[in-house]
Amino acid sequence: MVQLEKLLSWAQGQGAWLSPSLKVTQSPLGGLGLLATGHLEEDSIVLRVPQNSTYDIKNLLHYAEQLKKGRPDVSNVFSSVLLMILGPTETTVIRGYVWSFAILQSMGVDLEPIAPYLDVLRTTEVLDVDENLEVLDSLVQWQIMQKRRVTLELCEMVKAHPEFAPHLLAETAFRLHQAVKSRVLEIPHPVEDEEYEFTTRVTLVPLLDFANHAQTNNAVFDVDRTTGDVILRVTKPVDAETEVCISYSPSNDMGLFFRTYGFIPQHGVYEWVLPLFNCITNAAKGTSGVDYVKMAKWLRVKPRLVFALSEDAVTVDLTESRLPLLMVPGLTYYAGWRDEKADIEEDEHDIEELIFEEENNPVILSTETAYGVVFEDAYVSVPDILEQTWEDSEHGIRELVKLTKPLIDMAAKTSKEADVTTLAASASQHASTQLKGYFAAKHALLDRLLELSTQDFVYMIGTLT
Ligand SMILES: C[S@@+](CC[C@H](N)C(=O)[O-])C[C@H]1O[C@@H](n2cnc3c(N)ncnc32)[C@H](O)[C@@H]1O
Repeated sequence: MVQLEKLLSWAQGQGAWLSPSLKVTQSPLGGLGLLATGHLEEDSIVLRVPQNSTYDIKNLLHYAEQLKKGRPDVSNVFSSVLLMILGPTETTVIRGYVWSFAILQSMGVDLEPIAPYLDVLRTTEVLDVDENLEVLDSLVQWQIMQKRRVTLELCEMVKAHPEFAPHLLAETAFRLHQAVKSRVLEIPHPVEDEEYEFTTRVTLVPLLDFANHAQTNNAVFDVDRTTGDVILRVTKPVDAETEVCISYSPSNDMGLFFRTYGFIPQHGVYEWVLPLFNCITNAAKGTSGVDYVKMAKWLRVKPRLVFALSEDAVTVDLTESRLPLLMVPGLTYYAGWRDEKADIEEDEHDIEELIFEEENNPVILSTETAYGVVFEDAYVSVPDILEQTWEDSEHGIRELVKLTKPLIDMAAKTSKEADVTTLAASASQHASTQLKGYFAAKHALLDRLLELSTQDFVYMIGTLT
């Protein structure tokens, strides 16, 4: 746990200003957050951090140059660590500086001006994983790959510089990597002499980085053009006892969010990729061995769901996923389309391309006719499919949605069962606390989803257009 008082007085010493109507405190969203203690007017500025107290690459380079003066040992740490970064990006270079600071601090170098902030990074909660875990959850799988990559980077560094080994353990290295990733912001910088143009720099902004994410945010960060300070500005009136949140990203792709920031937001509208799509769809439709992944491509159905998570409900929006189309009775995948070139309207070259895309395209094929899908022995036209199957289309849609419910239930149950296996496998690992937290959040979501009755479910979904 970070020593908050110490951190706040350090930040003030660095010239930062926090409105007296705002405090850093425990947040129901996770860890610490910024809470309004009094009413905040729309457009008011509630936090300021001078630009030279933020950590972008330029400022870090400057700080490192000062530390290096007359100290070849310090210089050696920075150059060795920064040189070893695989595929450097602004974020990983910042992380390289942070690793260097951690090594230097452990070697006994005085890092007074940055030490309290290093403590924040060191104590940031991150989702750690056992690299050897066999796991179905695609986000945790991704996290394992990520950890392997970071560990490899550290190993290469330690191989070249064994003297660093005792000063940066693998666990700390990964924690710092994740902490930087989850806390950096893209801060805009005006382009000189251009009134409306700006560039962005990936930056760690102490204090401002206590702002949690909300899709319906009530504040934004910006740069004050007159002073250059990074500021937090409230965008609507905020009542006392309300958390002040920014939006880290407008995307509703849960995977993208997780990969970029390392967590799943508690509320908002997010997409969930259905696990074991083929196997679950076959089970839900009482078929066996039908290639629903390929059918989904032809029918332009994404094998994922859009959830709206609020404090007391989970709703599913099927209008975007078009998943119910797959539930039309009598549709099946038809592998023979490739041999019927004479019956197909596309030219030879386009057919070759379609065959390639059917195998390799992650989601969608683009012809009007779904050649890989047949209904009563005839090829299916995507725009006509509902009319061909259901006379009264609104009724038809509702029926399809009802048929989709078991598929969603099975996907939720399968996903949970697979996670239980993962948790059992990782039970003895010290790293399982955050993993448990991740699965607990995911299961709360899946449980709430499973509780919905078909009636409510159909009502909530509305119509498919
Ligand atoms: C920039 S930090 C925000 C401050 C952080 N809560 C702390 O304790 O220092 C980002 C981290 O806060 C948490 N977080 C932020 N917004 C969240 C949200 N909407 N839902 C869940 N966790 C959130 C996540 O753990 C994320 O990695």
